[in-house]
This record gives sequence, structure tokens and C-alpha cells, in this order.
Amino acid sequence: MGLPRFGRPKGEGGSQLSPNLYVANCGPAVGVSYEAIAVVFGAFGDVKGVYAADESGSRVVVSFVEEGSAQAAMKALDGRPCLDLGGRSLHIRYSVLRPTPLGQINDTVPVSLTALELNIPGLYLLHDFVSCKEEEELLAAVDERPWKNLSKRRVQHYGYEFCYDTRNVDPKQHLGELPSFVSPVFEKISMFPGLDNAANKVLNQLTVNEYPPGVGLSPHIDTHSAFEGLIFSLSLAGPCIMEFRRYAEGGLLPKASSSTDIKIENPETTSNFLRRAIYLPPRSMLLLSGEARYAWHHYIPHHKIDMVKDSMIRRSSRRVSFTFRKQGKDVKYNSENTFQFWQLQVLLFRTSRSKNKEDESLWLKRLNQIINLILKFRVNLAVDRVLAPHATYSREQPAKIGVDVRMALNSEKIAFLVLGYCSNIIPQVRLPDLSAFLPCSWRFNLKDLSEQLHANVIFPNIVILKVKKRVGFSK
Ligand SMILES: O=C(O)CCC(=O)C(=O)O
Ligand SMILES: [Fe+2]
Repeated sequence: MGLPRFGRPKGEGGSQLSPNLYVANCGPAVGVSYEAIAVVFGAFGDVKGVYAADESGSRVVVSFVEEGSAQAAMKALDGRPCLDLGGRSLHIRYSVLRPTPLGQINDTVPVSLTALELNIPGLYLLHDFVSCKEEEELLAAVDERPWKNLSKRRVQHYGYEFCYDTRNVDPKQHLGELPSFVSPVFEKISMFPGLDNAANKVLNQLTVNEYPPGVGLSPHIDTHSAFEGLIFSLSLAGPCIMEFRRYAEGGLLPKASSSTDIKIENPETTSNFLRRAIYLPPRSMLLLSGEARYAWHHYIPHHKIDMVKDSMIRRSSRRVSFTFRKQGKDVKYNSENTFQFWQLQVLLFRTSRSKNKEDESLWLKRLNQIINLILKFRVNLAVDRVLAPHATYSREQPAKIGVDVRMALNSEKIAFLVLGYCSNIIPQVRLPDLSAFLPCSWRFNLKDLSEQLHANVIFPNIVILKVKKRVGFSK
């Protein structure tokens, strides 16, 4: 699902009626926010969305539900200074839907060119972070070294080897300092706006990825316990689109705050998520921190051609990325640290399908281990323990509460759920909301382990439910 593409008005005047208005002299580049535009135009009828008309940042398309509203707005606002929009004179024409350009991928999302436009807290993008010469030198340096072949791309690891099975690094296997050819990049990282100068010193793991044209990367959040804090990714050689997803948490999504948001609703899985995309040109540096690093999945769609604004960008050459991270011990919870940005974690424990008593006791043992980790504040480690590699779904498929609970309950005797919320992200979700996900034919109680937890209230936002199948329940 993508947004409709709007064309510039054709010919003189753009007089063909339409519910979409092409508004010039208006947009973030001239200090007018999309929200302010939506409010002003909203006075004339329901506004479906305000979109960037092009990359200028000073031309937008306001899309109304009804043509009559567009007409009224045009009549009232065209050619006049608008006090609510900084006194700017707006130039308005009707905009028409443009047919999908040839070769466009159906499943697209508007692609932002800047972090500001993308509007994900904690995400920064600096263009031309390294020069063409530095780019050449970095590429030459890695090309002189051995690549490791994965199924579709090649990688090199420095500092610590990244293991793709566990999605983790072995902290005991230190491969040595990062190579000297990345020193110029480190120097620049230390000048990253707003960054503590010490930050570059602690980056001790580098993964170099080489993607052939058209090859992408599946959605993931970099393993919590493996890497602490900031993630820097330098793009070299070819461009790509990086997309981001923020999944519905307990059925709630953060308020869509940008016109680039797409809320995907998939009735089959009842999952929904916000989706945004940014263009990463060669030599740009992306920084993921805070919410961008912990709450949003990132991935690179497998496209040979990307639509960026109105241009078709062919991924004609390989893309090589240098991703710098800090291998870290598990983060301990305190009110200041990254746990604040912890995404909703749904940890689902299941007895095995074999209904084997031993399996069941194994799962109970694991559950207890994990509860102990939680009680010791080792939250990220607890999350990793469950989500990889034991869980039946991978980290790429974050838990969908409703579906997973039902799936577990249909096939298993017992399921345990540990539900954790980061209170400052989704303070609204409480137990009553959770119970809504359970079929009414199931009873669940909060006794046993949850009582134990409640007696040790550390995170008022972590709840353990023991979900029991009712005796005699038939499917
Ligand atoms: O290629 C990139 O820029 C991203 C790589 C990445 O997300 C990762 O290695 O975890
Ligand atoms: Fe990543």
C-alpha cells in the first residue's frame, strides 16, 4: 500500500476540479509545518493528508476527502496572505492523480530525503559524511581483505564477530582493535552534532556489508544485549532506501505524527505498524539512537529500482555499508538508560507441541530463569533469551499479541506470557487491554508467578500472565 502520487497541475491554472490541492510557497522549508497546514485547510473540510509535492520542501499537496472542500479552500486561500501560515501568500492549483510510473514497485511508501522529514526520534542522517576520495580508500581497504559469503551478500567483521544464528556477538572473542583505515570515519563521528566526544572511543565492533544490486536486508532491531547505545551506518558505493517499522503495541500505535506515516492494517494477522522510508545516498552517515534504535525495526527492501520523490533511482552498483556499534554488556535498568526506549516486549513461552512432560518442565525452568533475569534488571538479556533463538518466531516477526496468544492456546496446553511495557512509550496499556486479546473461553489468572512478581514490583509495567486452557475446551 502506498500513497497516491500527485502530479503538478497541468497547463495554465490547474483548473480541473479535484479534491487535491497543489499549494506552492508553503511547507517545512519555509517554516510552515504539515500540521499547521492541515489545521488551516482543515477549516474547509476533512483533510486526508498533507504531502510533500516535491523535494523542495516549499510545495505541498493537500488532499481533501471531498472536492467541495478543496474548492472552498482554493477560493478562500489562493493568492492571499495567510496569517495562520506566517503571513505567506499561497499559490494554489488543483492537483491531479498521476498514473503510477512504469516500473514502480507497488508496495511503496513515500521516501524522505532528510531525517527531519522522516521524523523518527533518535534518527539522524548526515549527507556527504566522507569525501569521494575517502570513500574510494575505504572501499579499496575492504576489497583487499577477505569477504565472508552469506546467502545473498558478503560481510566482514571487525572487533567482534557477529554470529547470524544467535544474532549476537561472543564478548569473549575479541578480534582486536578496529582497523586503522576507519580512523578518518571515527574522527568525523566525534564531530557528529550533539554527540558526546567520547562516543567514538567506545565503538568497537564494525560490520561491513556488501549488497549486490537489488539485495536488501530483512526487518530487525539490532540485538539489545549485544550492542549498547548508538549505531552508526555509513553508506558507500551505491544508494538504497532504508525503511522503518514501528509495530502496534498492545494494539496501540503511537500517534501518526507525520505525513509520511503509513499505518498498515493487515486484517489477516491483525498486525499494524507505522512505516517510513528514507533515502541513503552514498557517503551518507545514518545514526540510530534512542527510539529509532530500540523501538523501530529497520530494513532494506529488496528493490532494483526505488522511487524517491518523483525520480526513479536504479540500484545499479553494489552498496557497501560500514556499521559501527558498541559491543556491550547487558544494559542494566535505571531511569536514565536505554531501557526507557524499550519497545513493547511480548515474551511468549510455550510448552512444546509434543506435550511431553519433560519439555514442559524445561519451559518452566526457562521461564523461571527469565523471571530471575528480569528481577535482576537484566531486561535486555531476558528479552534476547526468549526472542532468539528459542522462540517460534524470530526477531524479524515481532510478537503479535492476539495472534500469538490464540496460536499458542490452540495448540498447547499452557502458555505463559510475560508482557513488558515501557511506560513512557505506551503508558495507556494496562491489564484490561491485554485481557481483550484472550478469547473469552479461556480463563487466565495472575496468581502464581505474577503474584511473586507483584510482591517485587520493580517495573510496574511488567506483567506475567499464566494462561491456562480450560478443561474440556473444544476447538
Ligand atoms: O547496511 C546497513 O546500512 C544496515 C546494516 C544493519 O542494519 C545491520 O548490520 O544490522
Ligand atoms: Fe541493523
